[in-house]
Formats: sequence, structure tokens, C-alpha cells
Amino acid sequence: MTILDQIVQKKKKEVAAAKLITSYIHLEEREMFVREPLSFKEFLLDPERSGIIAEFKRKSPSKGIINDQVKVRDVTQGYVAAGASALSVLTDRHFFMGAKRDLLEARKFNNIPILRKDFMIDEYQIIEAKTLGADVILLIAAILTPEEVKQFAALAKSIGLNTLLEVHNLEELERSICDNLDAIGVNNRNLADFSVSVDTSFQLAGHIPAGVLKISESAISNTHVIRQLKEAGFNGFLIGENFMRQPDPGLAMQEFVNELR
Ligand SMILES: O=C(O)c1ccccc1NCC(=O)[C@H](O)[C@H](O)COP(=O)(O)O
Repeated sequence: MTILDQIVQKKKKEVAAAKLITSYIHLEEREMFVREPLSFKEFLLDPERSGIIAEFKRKSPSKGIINDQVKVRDVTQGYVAAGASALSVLTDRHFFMGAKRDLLEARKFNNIPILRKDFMIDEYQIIEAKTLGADVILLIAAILTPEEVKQFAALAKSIGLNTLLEVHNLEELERSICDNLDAIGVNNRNLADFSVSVDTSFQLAGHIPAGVLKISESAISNTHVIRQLKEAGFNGFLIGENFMRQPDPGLAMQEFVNELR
């Protein structure tokens, strides 16, 4: 491909993103849109932090209500004080009792990367994620074609967002790997039948290419597993229910992190 072809290709992407931005963003949301997202890698690889991506999750399809008595501000600030490397905030309302305003609220009071935890199936949601103050988007291989993963990751990169690709098996991993991924997360929960096994992470660890962060997601409930996952090369650990089940999730995380040290 000639330089001119490359310039034109890049320009097409830039223009496509610009068109989406102007058609999707209301004036008052533009301020957030121009905010420079934080680097997922920088925070996850910071040895002073725990490696934990702490999730705000009121409810889930597999467990029903987990905790609907706590406030986003209290929980997320508690997580940050306990040494979280990043936050994860569910924005799906119907299945998780999440809300877009939860993400806005978490952004307002915290200065570490925030993952918009949702089911991204359209470019619109990626643009929207940035207007809500997210730094990282989630692409779930099980619900996207390889072309969509590639296209969405490229769009995210073009507007400065980090991308976490979530896989559950080798087939999903191999078919979905592409450029512009910052992290690959192995979900220990089978989203089809909700069964959980951390062995899924150990099985896929060696197949994740160097240069992207390795994240283990779901069903992590003790520090022993984290030590084993670290030995297997994982840089990040997404934890929701284990903390959210407690009346003070931030305090629960602080005790967990103390045990990890
Ligand atoms: O958690 C669920 O029941 C669930 C069901 C269907 C799709 C996604 C689901 N969870 C999203 C997640 O990935 C988890 O919230 C996240 O990894 C934290 O898991 P956990 O520590 O087990 O709460």
C-alpha cells in the first residue's frame, strides 16, 4: 500500500469518527469527549497498585440482586483508596441495574481508568462511552464477528480509548485477535450457562500474545488465586461480586488487598 493509500485510509477513519461524533454528541457532552483518556496499561502495570479492576455491580443475571444499597461515589472512592488499578462500572440497566449516570458519577470522583462494562454492539456505544467519561471499552468476542471487533477496536483507538477484548475459549481468542487491542480478558464465567472456573484463565494464559495486558475476569474470591494468576502471567484481575456482596465494598477490598501484600 502506498503512503497516499495509507493517508487516505486513515483519513477515512478520522472522518467517519468525526461524523459520528457530531451526529451523536450533544453540546454539553463535548467537554467530556475532548478529555484525554487514562492509559489502562500504565495503571495496570504500576507496581504500587494492586492489579485489581474493581467493579460496581448491583445485580447480575447469574446472581440476581447483589447489593442495591450502596452509592457509586462511596464504593468507587473506597475501591480507589484500597489500591484499585482501575474501576469497572456496569451501564446496562435491564440485566445489571446499572446506569450511564453511574459511570458519569464514578468519573466525577475518581482519577483512575474506568471500564465501561456493557455489551458493545454498535459504534454509537463507543462514542457514547467517551462522552460518559470511560477510558476503556469492553468488546466481548462471543457477541461480535471478527470484523466488528477489528472495526470497533480501531474506532476506540482513534478517539483515544483503550480496548479490552473478552474471550472465553481458544476459538474466540484466535478468531478475534487484531490490532488496537490493549488487553485481553479471559472470562472465567461461561456466559451461556453461567458456570465458573478459573481454570479457563490458566488454560488460555499461554495463548495471549505478548504486548497486550492479560486480565482474568469473574469468580475471583481469594488472594491465593490471584497469586497463582500472577505466576501464570496475568496483570489484572476483574472482581465484582466478592466485594459488592459486602455492606462496605471498599472496606472489603482493603482487607483483601492487605492479605495480598
Ligand atoms: O455476572 C453475570 O452473571 C453475567 C451474566 C451474563 C453476562 C455477563 C455477566 N457478568 C459480567 C462480568 O463479566 C462480571 O461482572 C465481571 O467479570 C465480575 O465478575 P464477578 O467477580 O464474578 O462478579
